[in-house]
Amino acid sequence: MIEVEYESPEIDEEEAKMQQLRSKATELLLREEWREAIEAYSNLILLCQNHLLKLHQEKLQKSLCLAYSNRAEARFRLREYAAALKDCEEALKIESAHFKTLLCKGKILFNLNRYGVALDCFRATNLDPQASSNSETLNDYLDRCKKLEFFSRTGSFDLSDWILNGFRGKMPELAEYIGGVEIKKSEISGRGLFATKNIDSGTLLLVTKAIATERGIFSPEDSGENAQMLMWKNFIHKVIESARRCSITKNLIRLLSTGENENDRVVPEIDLFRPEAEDSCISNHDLDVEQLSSILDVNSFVEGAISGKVLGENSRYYGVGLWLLASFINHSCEPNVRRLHIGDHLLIHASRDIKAGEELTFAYFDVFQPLRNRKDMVEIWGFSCSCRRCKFEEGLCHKEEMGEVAMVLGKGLDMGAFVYKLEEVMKRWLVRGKGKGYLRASFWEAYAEAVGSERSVRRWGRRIPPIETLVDSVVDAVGSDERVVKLLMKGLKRSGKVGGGVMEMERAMKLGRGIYGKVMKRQALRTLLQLGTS
Ligand SMILES: C[S@@+](CC[C@H](N)C(=O)[O-])C[C@H]1O[C@@H](n2cnc3c(N)ncnc32)[C@H](O)[C@@H]1O
Repeated sequence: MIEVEYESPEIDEEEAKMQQLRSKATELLLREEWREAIEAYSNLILLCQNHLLKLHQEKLQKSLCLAYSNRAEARFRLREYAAALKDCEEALKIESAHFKTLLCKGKILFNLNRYGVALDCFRATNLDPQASSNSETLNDYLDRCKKLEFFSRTGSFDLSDWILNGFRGKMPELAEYIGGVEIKKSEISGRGLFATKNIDSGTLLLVTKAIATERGIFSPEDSGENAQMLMWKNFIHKVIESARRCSITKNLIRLLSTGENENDRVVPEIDLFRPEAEDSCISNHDLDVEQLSSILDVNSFVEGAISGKVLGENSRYYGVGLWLLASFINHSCEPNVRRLHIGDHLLIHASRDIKAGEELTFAYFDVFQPLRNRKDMVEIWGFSCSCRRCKFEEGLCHKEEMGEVAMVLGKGLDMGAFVYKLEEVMKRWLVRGKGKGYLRASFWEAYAEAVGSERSVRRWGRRIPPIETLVDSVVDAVGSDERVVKLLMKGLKRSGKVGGGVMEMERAMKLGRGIYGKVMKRQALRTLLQLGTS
């Protein structure tokens, strides 16, 4: 909404100059030429300030207030939020209840995810008589703001209806949320994210909005290096733009690891990452592109995770993004959290029960593979993994029998034979508890084929583990996964229990919560399970 002033009949030369500038600025604003409008309003503000001590003081004050307010609007449109907020403050110093400025300030704060203070602005705006002519916009902002303020305080929201609607219609509007987590020094490497209390599987821990994302749908022809390079270049450019627009973002990006000397890095307070945090103003220098590339190399995540695809994405879809707080989560081959991508938001939830003080870890890559393949993957990431699972498996890999087991697998014959051999070897080595789950997850494909095939089950009988035993041990060791649920559902179908066996269905739903988080309506979780396993 643009407020226009009318000329007085007796204008002197200086006022005429101001009037001319004012008309030009208004016109530029109406034409949505934001940069030019900002320049014109900057000149007008200077002129107003120079003449403020002369005649028509009140009128000049009003002009100045309006010029600040309109410049704020133009800056808001260019997403230069910090500068726009400063302009709002200047305008409100002159007229504390200026309708247009309060509305603009509310919109800026809303876009900065500062819902509580944005709500105060919208409520104050609502008291103004002008509000009635803008009631639709204002009510829309008020409603969204109330909803998102509640989300960001409680982390309580539900995707059920969107899922049940086949992911059609408007994507659910999400707010940033920080649950019971803190940043601390990690024994894995550098800093990590830790649970501050006991957490149940499926509990939402974090919702964070991307600083920038770059997305594309690759056709088979253009999925080569060039397309990826171009995406990466665009992505870096977008991050630089976000950092340029907001010094808080820039300073937070600087806190992220470059992969070098991680153990010497400061451990930032988690409160710095809350939307309402003030700029700690570590440095005003621009981000060095080389440093930024290293930061993005280490911290950006690809969205093409299975979960991302399930939630309404195209299978050839590829997206990369930077999510600040999630960048403090280290990798483990026995992870305890999972991520979901919804729009620009990244949702992190517990994939199993977590104890207070435990470090949160997720899998940077598929961990349902043998140690050798995982080692290749961490090498690409530039570190070596020393999680309990890797150490355990490293301790076994020099054993002679392990070579024999691998040979059976290498022959690619009957997976039942391989599973039988490995189970026998584990018995001989007295491998128990999580150890069994680690190895079974490492050779998941072979296990899934053996216990999932009726022929194989008939042939090998009790010499290979039943589906439920396999599923429980793998989930206990490395957490839930779509493939595990798929196998479980296959087993349920085979035994005619789908929809019937309450205990079995409960087990599948629990695994589903570990994969997708707590979806309120059971039918919605069922839909996700069906989609994820089809
Ligand atoms: C996204 S950051 C994780 C947070 C990081 N530790 C920090 O202090 O900022 C990724 C980097 O953390 C380190 N890292 C993550 N998981 C690791 C692991 N399992 N073992 C060793 N280093 C790991 C690696 O240096 C990796 O490049």
